[in-house]
Amino acid sequence: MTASSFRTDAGLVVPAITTTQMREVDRIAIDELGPNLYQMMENAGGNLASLCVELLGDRWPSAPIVVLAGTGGNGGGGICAARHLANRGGNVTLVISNPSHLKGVPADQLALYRATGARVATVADLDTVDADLLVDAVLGYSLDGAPHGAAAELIRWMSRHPAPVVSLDIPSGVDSTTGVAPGAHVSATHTVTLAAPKTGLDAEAVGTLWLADIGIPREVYRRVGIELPPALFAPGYRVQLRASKT
Ligand SMILES: NC(=O)C1=CN([C@@H]2O[C@H](COP(=O)(O)OP(=O)(O)OC[C@H]3O[C@@H](n4cnc5c(N)ncnc54)[C@H](OP(=O)(O)O)[C@@H]3O)[C@@H](O)[C@H]2O)[C@H](O)CC1
Ligand SMILES: [K+]
Repeated sequence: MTASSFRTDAGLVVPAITTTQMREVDRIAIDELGPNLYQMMENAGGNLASLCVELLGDRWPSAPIVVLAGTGGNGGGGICAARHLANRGGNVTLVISNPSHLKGVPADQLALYRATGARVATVADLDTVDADLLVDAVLGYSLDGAPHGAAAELIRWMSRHPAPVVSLDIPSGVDSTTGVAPGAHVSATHTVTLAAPKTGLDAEAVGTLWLADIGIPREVYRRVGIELPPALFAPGYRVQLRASKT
């Protein structure tokens, strides 16, 4: 299922964009106008962490949270969220699919996470780790075919686990343009998508959909031909979206 637009509780219509358009928004932000990737990832990670705290309610900060991260920007956003949760006294364990593949900004996010002293576990350790909440930051909009390797192992582990899952940007294994899952995929309880909703987010696997403001100025979207409602983030840095049944 794909959606051409989503709407907010205030009735604002938010256009949905394709992965190609999202990449172009990222490119213009990073190469031309800003914010840079560190700034966007910080806003993404802090926003994702705040939803986790809200979802745990009075079980925060003692309830165990497991953040499962991939090797790209999605993983980087998850590692950033893990650091924010650890900094706030949360009971966090981070598991990375292929730690040796981390480079650039995601690698810097891991170094910062390690400075909190919070736990890092391996994929092999997973069955020994308790979790009341799972954060799915394995694969984002650069999914390329059916998940394989450690990424697929993490997705399958989350699918078997009873704890609710919060997915970053898109449930891992779901194509953000088509909403189709070519192989194993996460069924999220909540999805926090970044910057603008993607056409593939009108899918059962998404659960409750939230749009996070990651600080991108409207001119960046305009250069890709996207007009977001000016009051979109007036209620806060994260707003709930529903698929428009138009
Ligand atoms: N402005 C924004 O929207 C921001 C988005 N952010 C997040 O970044 C991701 C996109 O990041 P990107 O690095 O392009 O890609 P992913 O994180 O989605 O995936 C990258 C790696 O995943 C591996 N991969 C891809 N397909 C498969 C597969 N079928 N099976 C297994 N593994 C797969 C691959 O890793 P390798 O190690 O194999 O190379 C890819 O390299 C976006 O979704 C947002 O979440 C930023 O965090 C902030 C700004
Ligand atoms: K994800």
